[in-house]
Amino acid sequence: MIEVYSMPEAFTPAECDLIIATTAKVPADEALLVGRQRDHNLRQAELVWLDDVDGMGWVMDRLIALVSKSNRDLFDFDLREFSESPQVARYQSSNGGHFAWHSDIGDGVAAAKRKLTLVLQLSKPDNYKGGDLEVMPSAHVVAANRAQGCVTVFPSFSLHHVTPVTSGVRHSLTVWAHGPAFR
Ligand SMILES: O=C(O)CCC(=O)C(=O)O
Ligand SMILES: [Fe+2]
Repeated sequence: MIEVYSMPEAFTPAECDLIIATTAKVPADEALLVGRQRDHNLRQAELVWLDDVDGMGWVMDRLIALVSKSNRDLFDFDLREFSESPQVARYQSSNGGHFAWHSDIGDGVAAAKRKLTLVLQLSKPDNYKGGDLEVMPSAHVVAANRAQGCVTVFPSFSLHHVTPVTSGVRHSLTVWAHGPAFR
């Protein structure tokens, strides 16, 4: 059973570079975790919320279409809304960028309703070392395709992590689709 959905070339390299350049103009927040606490042992990254950035509406349109396609093709979850802004994350080797093993389903009002997680690889794979997104849908680990523009979609309850970036900088974009609790 395939539990991680991969769409290579979902965005072009030029589109990814444009998203990085446009979001880079906005001041970034340090990553706040579920519960709004900083824990650099768990995650070290800087975040920009796409809804705060002008001219990025086309990105959300594309993300919605990609989530819908993955849900039709594979998951068949009951999805109702996108309750949270997509976030662009910057993981830098210079400050130990990483994200330890976690599930995206949290205690917050929106985080509790997360059902699918979509991650878009914004950076060229040669621009950084480490920084691998790995998902554990069952007893084995699945490494996400690092290609720029590739989209990976998985159930938000699946454990996943981003290994430490050991050189360079990795950018990613994450968005969640929400719906009623699993039953
Ligand atoms: O940057 C990534 O590849 C994953 C980000 C992530 O797991 C999250 O935002 O919850
Ligand atoms: Fe996550």
